[in-house]
Amino acid sequence: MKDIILDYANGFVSDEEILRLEPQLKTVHRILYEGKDQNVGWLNYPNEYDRKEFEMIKESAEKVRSNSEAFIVIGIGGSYLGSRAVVESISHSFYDNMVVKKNNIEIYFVGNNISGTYLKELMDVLEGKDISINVISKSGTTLEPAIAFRIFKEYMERKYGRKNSKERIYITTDKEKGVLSQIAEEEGYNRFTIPNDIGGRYSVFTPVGIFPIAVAGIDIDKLMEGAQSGVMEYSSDIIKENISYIYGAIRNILYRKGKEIEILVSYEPRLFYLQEWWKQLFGESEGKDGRGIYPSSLSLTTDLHSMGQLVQDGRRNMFETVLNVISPREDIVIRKDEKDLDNLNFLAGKSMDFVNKKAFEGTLKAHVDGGVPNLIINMPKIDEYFLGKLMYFFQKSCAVSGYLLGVNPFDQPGVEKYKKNMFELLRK
Ligand SMILES: O=P(O)(O)OC[C@H]1O[C@H](O)[C@H](O)[C@@H](O)[C@@H]1O
Repeated sequence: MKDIILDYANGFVSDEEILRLEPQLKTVHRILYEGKDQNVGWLNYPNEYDRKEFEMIKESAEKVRSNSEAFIVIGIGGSYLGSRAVVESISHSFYDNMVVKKNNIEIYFVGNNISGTYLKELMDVLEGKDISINVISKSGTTLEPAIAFRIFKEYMERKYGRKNSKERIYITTDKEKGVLSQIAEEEGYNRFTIPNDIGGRYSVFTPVGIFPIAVAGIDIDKLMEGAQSGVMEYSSDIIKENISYIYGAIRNILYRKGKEIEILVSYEPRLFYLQEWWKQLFGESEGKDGRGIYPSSLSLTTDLHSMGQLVQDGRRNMFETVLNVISPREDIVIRKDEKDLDNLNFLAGKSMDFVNKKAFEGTLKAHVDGGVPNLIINMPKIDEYFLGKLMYFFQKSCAVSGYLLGVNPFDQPGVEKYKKNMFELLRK
């Protein structure tokens, strides 16, 4: 298999139902491409991005890798989930954040909670190490990263002195809006820009995602190549030719049939943060005006032993979307054991991936028999190219799905409610 393929044979939705949505999809397509909405800069960004800034990002990433043992990414929501998704999907599972051993840099994500314990314990780990930091905030005013940055700014100044710390602090924010932009200006920090017309959850291909990903030693050219291929392939308004529109349409049809929960399922633990990124993308884009599918995720087969019962037998208000990776990065063959005390010789000669795939096929059949529609997104392998393409695929489907639902997929007015209460309690 050479490409990302959507298989909806078990989706409980017919081709006729999908095609019936074609007129609405064509309207949505027009709205997107006519750029009536101010927030569609991400649509063509993988083709139009600023090449000069991209090269600067690569140079800065090289510099960080040469002068730092650890890199601290400060951001929350769309300002960290995309880079974390890519970094964790590509990197080694056990070199504890040490992405690809040869690059030997530890990447830590902070400013995504308000736990003092978390930050204090990170500082324990950083003891004696050279570090650089990247603060990412589009608004420049989000409390979690702002607190973490205040603490790390002081930490850096104590460690390196005010002047030398400037060399190690990178700011990614709006061109001029927000206090972070003012701080960057005032202090003369290195800075990258988040385009005005791209919202946080659609920003993984901008410097928001690209800089930390590059520091992790991951090939950002390939990531962009994958995204470019997505731009081209998912741009047709003929629904049969465009799997991102088909996925958006199926979600809408299933939602109208009472399937209010979507579970993004993976059999590769390294995709955990990709699932988290996906949840923000769809949750914030669609959950408004009393509407929206609840995006959730399961890591299998792990969660079959905890949540499998609910999926198999619980309320029939959910559907699954399985991320099926065709070729794993690594595999292990199970050997024959002479004594066979564990009775596992029936697996002798089989690889773990073979068993994993059988678990997937068995689960698929069980859940489908149990009344849970299953969509499968087959991806050839997890690498930069296919991650770029997959993430673009989801962004496009999400915008389409949101418009079909009749909501604005680019705002998040509801998020302000808790902030208002919190700031009142804090007497801001
Ligand atoms: O990048 P920032 O402006 O700091 O925003 C970070 C995140 O927090 C906000 O509250 C929004 O709900 C998210 O959409 C956003 O991605």
